Amino acid sequence: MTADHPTPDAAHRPLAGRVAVVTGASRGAGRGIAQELGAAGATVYVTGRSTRARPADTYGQLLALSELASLPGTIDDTADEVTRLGGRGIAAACDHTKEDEVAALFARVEREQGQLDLLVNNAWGGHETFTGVFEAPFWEHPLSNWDSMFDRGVRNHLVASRCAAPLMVKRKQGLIVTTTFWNRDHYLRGNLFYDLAKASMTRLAFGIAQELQPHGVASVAVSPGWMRTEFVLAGHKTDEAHWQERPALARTESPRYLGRAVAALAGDAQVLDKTGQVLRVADLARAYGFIDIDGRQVEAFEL
Ligand SMILES: NC(=O)c1ccc[n+]([C@@H]2O[C@H](COP(=O)([O-])OP(=O)(O)OC[C@H]3O[C@@H](n4cnc5c(N)ncnc54)[C@H](O)[C@@H]3O)[C@@H](O)[C@H]2O)c1
Repeated sequence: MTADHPTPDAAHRPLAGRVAVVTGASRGAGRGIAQELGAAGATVYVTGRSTRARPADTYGQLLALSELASLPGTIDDTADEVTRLGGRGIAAACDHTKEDEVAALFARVEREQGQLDLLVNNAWGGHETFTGVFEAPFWEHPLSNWDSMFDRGVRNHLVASRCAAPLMVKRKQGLIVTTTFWNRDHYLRGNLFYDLAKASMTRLAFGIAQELQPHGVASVAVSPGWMRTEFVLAGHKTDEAHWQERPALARTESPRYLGRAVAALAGDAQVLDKTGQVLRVADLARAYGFIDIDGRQVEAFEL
């Protein structure tokens, strides 16, 4: 165990026997979520395109920006961490834009486990066309940003949910979590495409909830604050060991804070009461009583 504050419930592994799929988990939010599900004892299918045999997903135009070109992380690395932390990590290569690969992934889960308790919709291609400019009037953002956020963001989640839903409906239980960003319906000025993509994800989680509720399956959107992902840290030319030297990162939280929120929801027998809602990690931290890995209970990221 590192000096990190441990997951509060790690001692009794509340998610032992549960099966989860976390999409886009080679790094970023997905990695943090997979780690915390592992610490809670779950079996976690860690999906993404980067494997040790084919490392480092390309970040599209970011390849031109040398600092961000080669971010660390593969699905094999994350799966190993899941197992080290107390769960069972299974690396499953999958490009979530490809329907046949997604269908094969869920067929594999059913064949190997006979159940699926949790899908975390998280694979996000939105950073892959990032040009270094996040805030600009909508007429100046290139349409390639729209494509990466919708075709490799929102659509990913719909495709995965279509495959996961029948497995959950069959057993009349399960939870679909969609990661998003939400700030009390405030408009995210400066990036209309991002604002629309996040609103679409939040609405997707809501619509899925309406259709799955009669079958005993829950769906929620979960919003972290600003996370110290590998992408964010590289953009500030620092790493997790040194981020406190960067005042600009003072309001950030670790991706594992979000992971603790997802693990708490997955372990909540009354989670159906929350179906259809968009939930902020900071609010869930207070409600469930968890903290971030540095011991803080980070406040919600208000714009
Ligand atoms: N980073 C933040 O501070 C922050 C804050 C609030 C919300 N969010 C949201 O969290 C979600 C995840 O973002 P992130 O910051 O972890 O992004 P990230 O770019 O760090 O990670 C995204 C992951 O998805 C994978 N991925 C992308 N396209 C894929 C595909 N087609 N198939 C399989 N895997 C694919 C990437 O390889 C990577 O592992 C997004 O919806 C983002 O908007 C992020």
